[in-house]
Amino acid sequence: MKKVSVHCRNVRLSYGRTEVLKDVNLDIEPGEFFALLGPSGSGKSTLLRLIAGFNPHQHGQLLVDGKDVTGLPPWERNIGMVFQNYALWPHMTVWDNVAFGLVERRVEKAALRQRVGAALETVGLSAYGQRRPNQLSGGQQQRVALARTIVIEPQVLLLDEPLSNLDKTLRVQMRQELLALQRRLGITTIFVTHDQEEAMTTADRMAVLDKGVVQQVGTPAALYDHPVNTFVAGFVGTMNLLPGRVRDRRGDALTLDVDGVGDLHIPGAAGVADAPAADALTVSFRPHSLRVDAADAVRDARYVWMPGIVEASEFLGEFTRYRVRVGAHSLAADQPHHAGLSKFPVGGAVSLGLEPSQVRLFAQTG
Ligand SMILES: Nc1ncnc2c1ncn2[C@@H]1O[C@H](COP(=O)(O)OP(=O)(O)OP(=O)(O)O)[C@@H](O)[C@H]1O
Repeated sequence: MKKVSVHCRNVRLSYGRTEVLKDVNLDIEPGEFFALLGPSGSGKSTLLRLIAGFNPHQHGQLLVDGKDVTGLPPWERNIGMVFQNYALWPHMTVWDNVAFGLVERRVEKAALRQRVGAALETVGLSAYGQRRPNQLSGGQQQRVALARTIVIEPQVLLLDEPLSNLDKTLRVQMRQELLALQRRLGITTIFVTHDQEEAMTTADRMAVLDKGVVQQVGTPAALYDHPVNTFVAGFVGTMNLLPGRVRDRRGDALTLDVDGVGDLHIPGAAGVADAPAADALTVSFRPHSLRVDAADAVRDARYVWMPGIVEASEFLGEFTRYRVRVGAHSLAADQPHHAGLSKFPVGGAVSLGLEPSQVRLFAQTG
C-alpha cells in the first residue's frame, strides 16, 4: 500500500463563539504512527473528526498525499476512523460488521469474501466470524472495529481513544498489537489519547494540544527532554515545577527566590546559561534529578540542597517515588531501589539534593 502524508494548514474551528482549534499546523509523514495528546477538552477529537470530514470546515486546508481534500465529504477522503465506543452493529455478526463497508461500496461477492477473511485474519479473529459483538470481550470488539476499518483499505487510519474502554492489562497488550498491525500495514495512523504513557510508548511522533493550540510536535524523547514550555513539561512525564523570582544572576549562576521555599542558588547549570531573561522564572526538574538523603547527612557539594518532609512514598519495584513537601510545594523524587537501603518514613525530615545540570528554566507566561 502507498504510504501517504497528511498536512493541516492553518486549521481553525469554532463552535459559536468558542474557538476550539486555533490555527493548527501539522505535517504528518507517510507511514507515521502519530499521536494527538492533550487534556480533556483540548480539541483532539474535534481535530480528528475534522480530518475525517465529519466536522464542518471553516478555515484552513487539509492535504492528504499532497491532494487538497478540504471540503470533501468523508466517503470521498479514503480515510478510515475507529470510534472510541467502536460503534459496532449489535444485531450483526462479526463477519457482517466487517463486510458492511464493502457491501455499501458494492464490492462483488468473491472479492468481498476474500477481503473480509483477510481482515479478520489480520486482527486474529478468523474463528469469530459468526459471533455477535455482545459475545466478545472488549479487546475482541476493539479488533472487530479495526478490521471493519482496514477492510476498506483506507490511506489514513484515525483512532479516537482506541484503548480507553479496555482494562489496564489489556490496554498495554493491545497497544503493542495495534503498533505491530500499523507497522505491518504501513498505514499512516493518527490516534488521539489523553494518556501520555500510551502516546510515549507507541508514537513515532506526537503533538501536544492545549486549548486548541498545538504546543509542541516531536518524538516522545524530544518532548520529554526538551519541552518548550511548562505545559508540555508537566504533561509529558512527571515534572517538578517551582515558580520564583530572579534575585541575582552572575555568569552561569543564578539565585532565585522560590515561592514558599526561599533562596535557591543554582550554580553552573546548563539550563541557567540559556535561561530566559525574565524576572519571573519557573525552575523545572524531573523526579530522577533529585536525591533523597537523611536530614543530618553530610551534604555533597555538587547538589543544591533543600530541606523537606516526606508526605508519601510509593515502592514501584525498581525505584521508590517519594512525595516531599518543600515549603509550599510537593516535589516528586525517584530513588533507585537497592535491597537493604533504608526507606525514609512518611512524616520524617529529609534533605533533597538537586543536580544543577538537570534544571531547566522557563519564563513565566500569563
Ligand atoms: N458539537 C459541539 N458543539 C459545541 N461545542 C463542542 C462540540 N464538540 C466539541 N465541543 C467543545 O470543543 C472543545 C473540544 O472538544 P474535543 O471533544 O475536541 O476535546 P478532546 O480534547 O477530544 O477532549 P476529550 O478527551 O474529553 O474527548 C470542548 O470544549 C467541547 O466542549
